Amino acid sequence: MGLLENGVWRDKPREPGKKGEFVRKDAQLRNWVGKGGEFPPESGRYHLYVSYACPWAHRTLIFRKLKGLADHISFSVVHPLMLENGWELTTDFEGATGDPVNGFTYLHQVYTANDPAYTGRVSVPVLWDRKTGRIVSNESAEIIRMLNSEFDDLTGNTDDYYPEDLRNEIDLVNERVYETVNNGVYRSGFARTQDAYEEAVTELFDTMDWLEDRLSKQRYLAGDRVTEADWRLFPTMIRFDHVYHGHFKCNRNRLIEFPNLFGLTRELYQWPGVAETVNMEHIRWHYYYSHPWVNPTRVVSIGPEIDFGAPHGRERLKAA
Ligand SMILES: N[C@@H](CCC(=O)N[C@@H](CS)C(=O)NCC(=O)O)C(=O)O
Repeated sequence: MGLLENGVWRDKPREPGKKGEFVRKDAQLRNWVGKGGEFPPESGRYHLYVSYACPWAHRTLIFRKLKGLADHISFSVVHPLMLENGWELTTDFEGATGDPVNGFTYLHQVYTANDPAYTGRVSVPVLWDRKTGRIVSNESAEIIRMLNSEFDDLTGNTDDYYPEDLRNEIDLVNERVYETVNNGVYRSGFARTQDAYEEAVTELFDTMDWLEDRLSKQRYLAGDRVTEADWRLFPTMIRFDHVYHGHFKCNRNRLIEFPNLFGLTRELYQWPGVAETVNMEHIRWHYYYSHPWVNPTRVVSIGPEIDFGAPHGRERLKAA
C-alpha cells in the first residue's frame, strides 16, 4: 500500500481520520469521453486497467459487457495482491494479464505516464486513452456513465441504465448505498476504533434492511427495470459473504439471510455476460492478503460455498 508523491512512489500506510475512521478521498482524474471533446468515442482507442478484486473496477467491467463494448474497449487485470509496490501488472496469478498496452510493471507507471509529477493514490479502475497517452478518468461512477451513453452510436446498443424518468430514484438509492454499503464495508473493515467500526457497521445493516424491504415489493432497486443502482450494489453483494463478512467484520448477518437481496444478487449474477466478470480467487486473495494491519497472518479464508447460479425466484415480481 502506498501512493505517489510528486511522481515518486512511496510505500506508506493510509492515514485514518481523527476518530479512527476510514477516510476515502475523491478521485482526481475526471475527464469525459464525448463527441467533439478531447476524448471522442472511438473503437479500439480506450483501455481499462482493472482489478477483479476491486468492487469499483468491477462496475466498469460489467458496463463494458452490458453495453456491448467488448470489441471496442480492451482491459488489463492487475495481480490480486496489492503490496509494497501497490497494484502490479505481473502475471504470476491466473487471470492477471500484465500490460500489453504500455508494457508497465506497476500501475503507478500508468499514473506517471499521464502526469510525471502526480501526487495521490494509485487506484483502479483507470480509463486509459491510447491515442493521447493520457488517463481519461479514475472515477468508476463516471466511467460507467460514459460507457452507458457515449459509445451508443458505435455499438448500436441504446440500453439505458440511467434513464431520465428514474434518475431521482436512482440518485436517491445510489447516495445511501455508496456511503453506507459500497464504502460502508470499507468503513467497517478499516475502522481503527470500536466507535468508528460500530457506527459504520450499524449503518451498513440498516441500509441492507431498507434494501431488503424495498426488494420484497419491487423487482429492482429503482422500480421494475434494472438500472445503474442495481449494478452499483451488485459488486458489494457478490463479495459480501466471502470477504466482507469475515475479513471486514460485517457480520451481523450474511447476505444469504436476506432472501430478496440474495435473490437480486443471483439474478444479476445470471445476467448475460456478468458471471465472467466475477473472479472469487482474486477477491479472496486480494482482501485477506493485502491488508496485514487487518489480517497479519495473511492466511486466506476458504470462503463459504454459495451457488449464485441457483434459481433466483425474482420472476414473482413484475419486470417492465
Ligand atoms: N473512487 C474510486 C475508488 C477506487 C478505489 O478505491 N480502488 C481501490 C481498489 S478497490 C484501489 O485501487 N485502492 C488503491 C489505493 O487507494 O491505494 C472509484 O470508484 O473509482
